[in-house]
Amino acid sequence: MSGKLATEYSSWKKLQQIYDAEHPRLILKELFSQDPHRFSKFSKEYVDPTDPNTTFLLDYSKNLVTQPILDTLLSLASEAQLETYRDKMFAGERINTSEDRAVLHVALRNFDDFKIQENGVEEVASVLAHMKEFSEAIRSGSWKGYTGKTINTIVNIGIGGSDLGPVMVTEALKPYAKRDLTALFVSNIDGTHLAETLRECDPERTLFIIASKTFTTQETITNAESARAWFLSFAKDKAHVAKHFVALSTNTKAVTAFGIDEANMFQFWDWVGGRYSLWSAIGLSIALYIGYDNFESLLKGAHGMDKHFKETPLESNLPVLLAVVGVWYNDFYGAQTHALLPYDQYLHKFADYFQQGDMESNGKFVTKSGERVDYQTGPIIWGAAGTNGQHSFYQLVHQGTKLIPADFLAPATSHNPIADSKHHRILLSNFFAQPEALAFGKTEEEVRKELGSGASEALVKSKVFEGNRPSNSIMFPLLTPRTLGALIALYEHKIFTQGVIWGINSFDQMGVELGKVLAKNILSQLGKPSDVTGHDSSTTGLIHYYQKNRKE
Ligand SMILES: O=P(O)(O)OC[C@H]1O[C@@H](O)[C@@H](O)[C@@H](O)[C@@H]1O
Repeated sequence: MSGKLATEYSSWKKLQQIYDAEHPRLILKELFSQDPHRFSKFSKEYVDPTDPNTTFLLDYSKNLVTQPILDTLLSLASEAQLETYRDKMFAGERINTSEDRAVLHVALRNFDDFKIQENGVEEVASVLAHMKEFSEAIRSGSWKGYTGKTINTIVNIGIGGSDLGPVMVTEALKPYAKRDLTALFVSNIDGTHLAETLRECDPERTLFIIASKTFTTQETITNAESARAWFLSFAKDKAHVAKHFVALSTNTKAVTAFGIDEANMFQFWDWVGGRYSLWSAIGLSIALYIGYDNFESLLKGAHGMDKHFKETPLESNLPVLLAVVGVWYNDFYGAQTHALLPYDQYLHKFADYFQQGDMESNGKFVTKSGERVDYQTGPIIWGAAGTNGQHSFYQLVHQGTKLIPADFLAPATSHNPIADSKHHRILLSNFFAQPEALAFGKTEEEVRKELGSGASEALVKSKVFEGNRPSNSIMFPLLTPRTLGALIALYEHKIFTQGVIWGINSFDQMGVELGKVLAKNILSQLGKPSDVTGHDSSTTGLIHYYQKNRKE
């Protein structure tokens, strides 16, 4: 890192001046009427550099930007040395400085294209081969459980990055799934999550996948131990564990200590961050559910985006464009959040996934060199699948007092064209209408005309849409494994770019530690009221209430 605060860059200062002088005049309605070519200037079709059939359209014309603003935002990225840091990442340099680690999820989907040097990179292909062999054995039925039956249910036990990616992708790529194999996920330490999941499992036909990079995460290890106890209450003999438990981890010692055979362990490496790990062995549940070839297509789609990010000039680089426009709202307009709104039921976990991807990466108040930032960093990420959100929170997005930049995503073709694609046409009409309504609104004059002369002033005012609310739209032909890979990598590199601009380390997660330590201490004090020491009166009072009211 240059060690600079983002506010010290000359382009940041220039952006502040532009914002102060121009933002009242940045009106989407006017920008569009002044320039009939605005859409063609501010939209780009992505064509995967490794596969011309993988494409999508990014329309960023409904943003509160002009070409000079965009140019200045791109200068900001250059001034922050984005290209240098991008190249450092691909070269395997230890850009995760606080943990002294390389950041190489790109190496997991590289297929020998970029030359990347780091311990473990040479093992990627053999782990993929192991995943292929194992997933084929399960899917074909040649792998048998302890009573000789085939596996019909897989249960991934993991949390955070060892859960969210597999959950999101298995949901997104359901049309490619082997429907006689059920994929279930247990993440929460709440015993309800495991208990309710086990109710759906037949111990003779269930495979447990214990997914944990560190293999020390309290939730995952506790859930795994209870799942093993449940399994052994039927199977009786510990020797049967080998047929029903596999592990995905970097920690061989802890995996074998748990009782899982090293042969049933799928390795990855410390240069794979948890929230960037679905491309690694952590994706085993994906490979099992949709088949290895589809999993490989997912990786290849991400690789295409890696190549685009690495080789495309900043002004045409899609993750960079998304990133800098996001910085414009986050740091100059004061937007607090960013909504991800996929108009595709299969993507209903997309926002959940990027809540971790973005917020754990960029939710930081110190720079890499340890200075407190004097500007906003990562936005709050949220969202839901359309059209459900429209009947819930869109009221505030349209007429609330907050600016909520949003990304709308949709496929041109549905995997489920029921009723002659009537559903899909209705869905898409909403996908087109919402960004239009947000951008252009409805004037008081239009409302008056519509309501006629007898309407009260209050009613008129309540029906006005001020508009000028920005969004990006992303449209792709069909949600395929390859397209999904490209879209996930698009957002990963957006997050990377923003992190570089803000000067933070997007690849550690110190903020999750304090709560873990306090919980461990409290766990040891839950026995009796006199054990509860060292807390404020609120925390003590809460624990005492629990101790008085529990029935165990
Ligand atoms: O994969 P393991 O090691 O169990 O970690 C699971 C999750 O733990 C959390 O505390 C975070 O640090 C996440 O980044 C991580 O994905």
